[in-house]
Amino acid sequence: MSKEVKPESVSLNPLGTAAAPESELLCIYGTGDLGRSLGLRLLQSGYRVVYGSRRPHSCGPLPQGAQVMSHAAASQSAGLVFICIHREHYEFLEALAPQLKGKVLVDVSNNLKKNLYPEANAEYLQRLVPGAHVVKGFNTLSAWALQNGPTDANRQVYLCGNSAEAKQAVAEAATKLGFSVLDRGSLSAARELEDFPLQLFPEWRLPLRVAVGLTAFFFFYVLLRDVVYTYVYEGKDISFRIMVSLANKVFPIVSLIMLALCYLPGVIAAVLQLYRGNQIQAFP
Ligand SMILES: NC(=O)C1=CN([C@@H]2O[C@H](COP(=O)(O)OP(=O)(O)OC[C@H]3O[C@@H](n4cnc5c(N)ncnc54)[C@H](OP(=O)(O)O)[C@@H]3O)[C@@H](O)[C@H]2O)C=CC1
Ligand SMILES: [Fe+3]
Repeated sequence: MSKEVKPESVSLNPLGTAAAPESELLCIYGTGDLGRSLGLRLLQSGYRVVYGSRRPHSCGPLPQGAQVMSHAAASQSAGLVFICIHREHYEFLEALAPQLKGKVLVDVSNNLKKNLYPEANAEYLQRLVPGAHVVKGFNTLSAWALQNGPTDANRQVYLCGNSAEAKQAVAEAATKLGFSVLDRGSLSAARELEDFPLQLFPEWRLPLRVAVGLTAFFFFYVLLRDVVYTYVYEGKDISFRIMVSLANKVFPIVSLIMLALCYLPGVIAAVLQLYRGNQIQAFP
C-alpha cells in the first residue's frame, strides 16, 4: 500500500485545519515509460509535476495532476529537470541551453551496450548544456520499480555529479520518494553508473563454458563406454539409449561437479581458516 507523504512543514490556520504550503514543482522532459512512472511517484510523494514534451497536446495519458507544456515553458519555473529521453535524442537540448542555465538536470539514461559512445551520456548532456548542473542518477531503477515504490531489492539510487548542491537537491527528492542515496562522486563516475544495468551476471561466460565443456566430455565418455563398447565387444546395438539413459547419466554428473566447484573452494577456505587464522585476520 502506498503511504501518503505530507509536505514537510504543515502549518495550522486559526480553524485548526492544515494549510499545506505550495509544494515544490519539478519538471520531467519526455512522456515515455520512465517519465510517466517517475511523475506518478513524484506526485504521490507530494511534488507538483510539469512535463516538457514535443507534443504537449497529444502525448497520451499522463499521471493525474501533472501539467504538460513545451520543453521551454515546462522548465521555466522548475529548478530540477529530469531528462527522461534516450541519449540519441539529446541534441535538441542544446538549443534550450539558455533556458536551462543554472538548473539541475538529472540524466537517467542507459545504453544498450557498453562503450557505445565515446563519452558517458551525462557528460554529453553537460557538454550540450554547459550552464546547467548535470547529475547522473536513477538509471539503475526500472520504470516498473519506480511505479511500485522501493522494495528491498530496489531501494538504492546512485548519484554522481560535479555540483554538491545539485546532488543534494536530487538526493532530497530521491529520499522523499523513499530511496536511499549512494553518492558515487563527480560526473566522471557517470560511465560506471551507466554500466551498472548492463552487469547482470557479469561473470557468466566461464561457468557456461565449464558446463558446456563438461557436458560434452561426459557425453562422449559415456557414449564410448556404454554404446560403442557394447557394440564392439558384445555386438549389441543400444544406440536407442543415447537420448534417455545417456542424458540421465551426463546431466547429474555435470550438475554434481558444478555444485562441487561452487562449494569446494569455500570448504577448503574454511578448513584453512580453522588452522591458519580467523575471520578477523587477513586470509593467508
Ligand atoms: N524504461 C525504463 O525502465 C528505464 C529507462 N531509463 C532511461 O530513461 C530514458 C527514457 O526511457 P523510456 O521512458 O523507457 O523511453 P520511451 O521511449 O518510453 O520515452 C522516451 C520519450 O522521449 C521523448 N522523445 C522521443 N524522441 C524524442 C526526440 N527526438 N526529441 C525529443 N524527445 C524525444 C518522447 O517524449 P515526448 O513525445 O513527450 O516528447 C518519449 O516519450 C532513456 O534514456 C532510458 O535509458 C532508465 C532506467 C529505466
Ligand atoms: Fe545453496
